[in-house]
Amino acid sequence: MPSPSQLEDELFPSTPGKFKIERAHTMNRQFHRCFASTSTMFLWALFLIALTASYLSFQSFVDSGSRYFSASWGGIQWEKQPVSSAPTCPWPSKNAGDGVVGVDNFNNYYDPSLKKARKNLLKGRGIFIVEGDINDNKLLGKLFDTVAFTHVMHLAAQAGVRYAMENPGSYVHSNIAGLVTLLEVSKSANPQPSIVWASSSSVYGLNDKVPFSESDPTDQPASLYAATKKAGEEITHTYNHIYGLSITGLRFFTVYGPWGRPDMAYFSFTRNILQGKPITIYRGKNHVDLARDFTYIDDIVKGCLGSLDTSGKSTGSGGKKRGPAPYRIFNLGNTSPVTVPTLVNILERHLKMKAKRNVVEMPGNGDVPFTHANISLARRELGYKPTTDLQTGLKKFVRWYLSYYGYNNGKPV
Ligand SMILES: O=C(O)[C@H]1O[C@H](OP(=O)(O)OP(=O)(O)OC[C@H]2O[C@@H](n3ccc(=O)[nH]c3=O)[C@H](O)[C@@H]2O)[C@H](O)[C@@H](O)[C@@H]1O
Repeated sequence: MPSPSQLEDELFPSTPGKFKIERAHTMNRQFHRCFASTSTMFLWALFLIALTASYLSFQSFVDSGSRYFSASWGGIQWEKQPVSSAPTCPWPSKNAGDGVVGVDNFNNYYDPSLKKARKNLLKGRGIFIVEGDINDNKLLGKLFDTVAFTHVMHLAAQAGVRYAMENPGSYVHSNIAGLVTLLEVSKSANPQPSIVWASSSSVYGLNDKVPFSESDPTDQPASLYAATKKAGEEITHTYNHIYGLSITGLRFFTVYGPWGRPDMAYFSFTRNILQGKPITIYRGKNHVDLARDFTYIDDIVKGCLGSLDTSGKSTGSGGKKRGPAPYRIFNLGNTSPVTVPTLVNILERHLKMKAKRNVVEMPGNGDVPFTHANISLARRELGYKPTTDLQTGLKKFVRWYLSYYGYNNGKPV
């Protein structure tokens, strides 16, 4: 007989396996709006994105996983938690704040202890995070039965551009199957929530017209990750068209900051520099540096709040469309691309340490040479106005990193 863990490995081969610290639970969050002001979210980094929204989900990949993973939810006592996390409150009212419930699968794509630390921060603010999966339609249905969510902020995804070559199935599972499960539950809910969700700047792929505008073609994705995000834009369109779901897709541009993702370059470079390990810097053809429109988390959070506040209502009920509903797509970038070597220079300055640079030609791994957002549409419709440059944002990130991982004067304490 296989052990439960062997069984799980056979059943769920798409499980990301970078960290073996904990079992590979799927990761979602859903939030009913519960926010007093943007400033209260400041130091919460990527996790903040979740807080800004009514209902949010992160990555997932275990289909019908409820048999194995859902034992931790259900029952009268359990139901009190989402209800008290998302109490009925006036909306839209930024002063009153809104209730939030999160869903997170705490999978091991990157260190789950960082995810647990974020969860604990939220718990301290009275926010309940369910350990569960967006592919688990029973769990999602139960949450909607328990709380009448008005908004869903869907950030659940298998993220990362290059990891798609290692584990393609996890992208299909989270970014396509998980998205469809969430939309199915949302379209059947009464009232239907408005959906705001995370697309990606990577949908612009090999587009070389700069800056990237929402009306530019997005039919040349360079990675499977980008292709699944592009598919998400099409899939959400059909749910808008058929069922009257209000949809807002946000194309995030390389989001960074405190509490961010350790798989991203700014984070892993910081770790390696502090540990005296080399970093690999990719360079484009003809020795051209790669560049990204790095966008600070607090600016993104404001864009998410603006999206929720202007999302407009879904029109359907009982799974039937009653009229046209909004379908919107926005770039959320910083509008000032910075090269990767410049990013490293800034980190060196803040860390007061030199990086051991290993510069190699960009492998054919799904990367694109540069990104650059045109944000006119978001500025006009959402009041979106990024205010943090990379120098300032990385300073805040480094301060957080040193404190979170326990460094003093560049040395572990
Ligand atoms: O905004 C986006 O659309 C995407 O931004 C990031 O993707 P990426 O821009 O590739 O961010 P990083 O993985 O942090 O890479 C940033 C830059 O550093 C470079 N890099 C990365 C890793 C490395 O070891 N060396 C290196 O030079 C990459 O080529 C890229 O130019 C996120 O990882 C995606 O989830 C997100 O969808």
